[in-house]
Amino acid sequence: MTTQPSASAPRTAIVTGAARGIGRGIAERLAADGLDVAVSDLPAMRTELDEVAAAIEKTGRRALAVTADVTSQDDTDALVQNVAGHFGKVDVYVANAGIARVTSLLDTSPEEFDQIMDVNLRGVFLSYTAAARQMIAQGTGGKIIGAASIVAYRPFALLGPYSASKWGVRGLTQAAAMEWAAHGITVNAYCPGIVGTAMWELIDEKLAQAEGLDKGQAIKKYAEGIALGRVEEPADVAAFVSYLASTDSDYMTGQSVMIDGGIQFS
Ligand SMILES: NC(=O)C1=CN([C@@H]2O[C@H](COP(=O)(O)OP(=O)(O)OC[C@H]3O[C@@H](n4cnc5c(N)ncnc54)[C@H](O)[C@@H]3O)[C@@H](O)[C@H]2O)C=CC1
Ligand SMILES: CC(=O)C(C)=O
Repeated sequence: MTTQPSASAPRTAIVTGAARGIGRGIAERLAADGLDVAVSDLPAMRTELDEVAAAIEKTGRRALAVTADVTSQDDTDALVQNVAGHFGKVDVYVANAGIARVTSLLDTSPEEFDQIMDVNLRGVFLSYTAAARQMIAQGTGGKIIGAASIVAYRPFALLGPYSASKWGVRGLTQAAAMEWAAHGITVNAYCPGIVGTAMWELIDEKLAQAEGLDKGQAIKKYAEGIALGRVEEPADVAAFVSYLASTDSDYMTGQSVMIDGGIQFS
């Protein structure tokens, strides 16, 4: 006989790519919201991941650090099973892990294209489906949330393959929302703008090289297009994901929403 999770137990979340940057910000925000949080990242990020879990536990919430490569179905399935076994259920899954490559379409090899798609799109597909199978088995509904980007609406120069992967996340989010609505699962994505993380350090370096600028000048140039006048912080994204993970967003599904300080208007 399957034991159904208790409705009064704390809500639980899984966040991938949580060893640093936006993922860490989301994990810490969800813990502050009162959820028990499993943080996941690549094995190479084990030390940082353990630090995030320790920081969450200091706040009085339960935390679990699990290494997983989101491009592997064995890993994403094991992640969900491990967390469901440990916490008793999975209520929220944030498919945040992603990589960026700065490259023109003509300079992108098929292998490099596949690598970007593997992490950013296949990884989200494997994450969404692993989470949905668990939530459907639980019979509790749930919140599945993905990392898209403003470039899922309009590409940035030299981020073509990356933009295509994020357009894919928008499409997958819509399809998943349609398929799983009957199970009480909502599926939405967040579309940040220019967030000051390791990812943008890399983008700045490569764009600066391509445009003959000094390090730090490319991000400064792009930041001039932000209406609110400052680069985004992981906490800005996390505040919106907190809403998507909460019951306040129960009537919202299939949306990929820009949270970018006003780079693009919709
Ligand atoms: N930084 C930005 O300006 C923006 C970021 N995003 C998206 O937000 C998400 C988080 O971005 P950041 O925190 O800025 O990036 P980041 O590079 O600082 O962190 C990404 C994390 O994902 C992990 N990761 C990479 N490949 C993985 C894999 N195969 N399996 C598991 N984990 C893996 C990395 O180890 C890292 O800890 C990404 O999906 C990114 O595309 C979207 C829009 C803007
Ligand atoms: C990395 C990324 O998605 C942007 C918009 O900069």
